[in-house]
Amino acid sequence: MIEVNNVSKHFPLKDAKLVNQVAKSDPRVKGRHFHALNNVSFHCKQGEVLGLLGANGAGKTSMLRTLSTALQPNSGQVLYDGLDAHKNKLAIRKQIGFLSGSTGLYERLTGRENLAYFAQLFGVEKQQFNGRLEQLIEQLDLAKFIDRRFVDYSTGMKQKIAIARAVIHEPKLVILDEPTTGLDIAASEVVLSFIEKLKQQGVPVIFSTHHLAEVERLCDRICVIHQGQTCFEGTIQELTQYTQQTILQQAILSIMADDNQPIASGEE
Ligand SMILES: Nc1ncnc2c1ncn2[C@@H]1O[C@H](COP(=O)(O)OP(=O)(O)OP(=O)(O)O)[C@@H](O)[C@H]1O
Repeated sequence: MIEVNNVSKHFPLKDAKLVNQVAKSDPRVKGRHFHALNNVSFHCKQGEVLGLLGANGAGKTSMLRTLSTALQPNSGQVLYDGLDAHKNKLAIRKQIGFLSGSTGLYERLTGRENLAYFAQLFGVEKQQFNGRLEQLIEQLDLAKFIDRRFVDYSTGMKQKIAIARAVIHEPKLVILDEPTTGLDIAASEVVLSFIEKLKQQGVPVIFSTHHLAEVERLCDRICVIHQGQTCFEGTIQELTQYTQQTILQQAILSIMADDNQPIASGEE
């Protein structure tokens, strides 16, 4: 069970001129800080897929980076089975697979060499790595290019290897930041099917996306973030009931348009 409880994160704004400019148009500027996350809460149970939704700049990446422990929140907590993630970073990082916007992979190495390197960093035994690699080659359709150098890969190939890297150590939680952005239909399908397989295996997945078809296909729960705040958490059905909109897109647009509404939760 992953619990995000009232997480807030602010960044210093160094350029005074910029502070004045941004402050006029964005209520998240307070003093010389930009409050990217403000009391964000949601949870994700074992085997669930949770979709993090919100407009550009809403705070999704900041939230996922906080979940992965790459960012330290200013207040609030992220709990993994009751354990405070930011007080137990080393232990928690071993249990998380995180796909961020930047792949962090080595261009001069092949896909296989990259995966072997990161498996070693995670302490995966050689024999276990070989088995895991075979599994990922099949599930992510890596066979045709795994032995080519990363620098020569297409966007889709890079993303598949980046996802393989994120899960090479068989993490207990997978966090994916916009996993299908920039991918063609075939590569997107491979990635979405892979998320479905993780779900079948009972591995919780938290991912951000702008594609509502992905949300409808994969997500048990959604969390909608608007200007750094949770404006809804629950199932799609609960969202459509709450907003009285039958179409997901309209339900999300309506909830993001209403700045004054209270934080909604579909929780029983
Ligand atoms: N290190 C930082 N310093 C200052 N501001 C930051 C920093 N990181 C993020 N922000 C700001 O926080 C806000 C939220 O950014 P974030 O990347 O989390 O949004 P997002 O929802 O992932 O957007 P997108 O859908 O465009 O990827 C943005 O306005 C961004 O400029």
